[in-house]
Amino acid sequence: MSDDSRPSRTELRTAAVIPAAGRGVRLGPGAPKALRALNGTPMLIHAVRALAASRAVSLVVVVAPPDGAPEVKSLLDAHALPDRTDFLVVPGGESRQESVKLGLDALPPDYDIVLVHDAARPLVPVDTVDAVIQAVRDGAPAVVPALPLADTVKEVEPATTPGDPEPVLATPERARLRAVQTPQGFDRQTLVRAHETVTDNVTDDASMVEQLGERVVVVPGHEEAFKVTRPLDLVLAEAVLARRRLNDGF
Ligand SMILES: Nc1ccn([C@@H]2O[C@H](COP(=O)(O)OP(=O)(O)OP(=O)(O)O)[C@@H](O)[C@H]2O)c(=O)n1
Ligand SMILES: C[C@](O)(CO)[C@H](O)COP(=O)(O)O
Repeated sequence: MSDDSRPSRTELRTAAVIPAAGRGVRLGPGAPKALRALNGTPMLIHAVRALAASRAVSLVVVVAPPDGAPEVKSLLDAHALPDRTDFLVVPGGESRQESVKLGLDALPPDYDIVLVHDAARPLVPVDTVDAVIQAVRDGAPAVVPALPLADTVKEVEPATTPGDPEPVLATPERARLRAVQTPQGFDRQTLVRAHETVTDNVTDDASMVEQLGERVVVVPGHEEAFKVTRPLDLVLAEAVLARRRLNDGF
């Protein structure tokens, strides 16, 4: 503890919320996406291990499919996970945003930094997790890992009939764009306020904090933190795992 008995920035405790309640419609028919296997191990277990690999993360809250909390609890019990980390499982909601809010509601009081990490990004390296935590400890209320884009991006007028040509409205300057990943890291109070205040449907937590007018910063993301969204992403994820096994020499 620092002299005035408040925790210093490095003593702030970090919890991770892992929304895992999605169906995975874009991945095609099958079990809920987080429960599907990557090299024989459920994607969710890979994601939980990736976050628990950070020594700073002492609690992981998994947000399970709405009727799947008992199954997810059994899954966590059946897999080796670090002893130093506590785990909680809560049922999720209809949207990612709702699921994250349910995870936040389950957090015990003594956590000051919260990471929100998609179960669908199972292979994020621990260095990326630690870089996000460090940036929050250094004082940023919201931190997003992100990568520059490889493709040029066009803003279009979306077609009303699928398959119709779409008029291009603009070409944003690519050098100023970033593709954002998770874990996104937050000062807990800021994230809770964002979830209490913002009612629009958004696709990431940081954009809710942007709507509060708070500072959001980007740190370097990692290629291996990609999101498993479509079937080809499963092929890539298994290839990354195979390369890791080769590099680890077993
Ligand atoms: N109601 C929901 C919807 C999504 N998620 C989680 O949010 C993360 C990112 O969402 P995405 O990859 O879009 O997953 P899905 O919503 O499952 O995918 P899809 O849109 O293809 O159904 C995933 O870990 C997913 O489980 C969630 O917890 N609760
Ligand atoms: C949070 C996220 O992973 C950042 O890229 C992404 O926005 C989730 O979006 P999705 O529509 O749930 O795939």
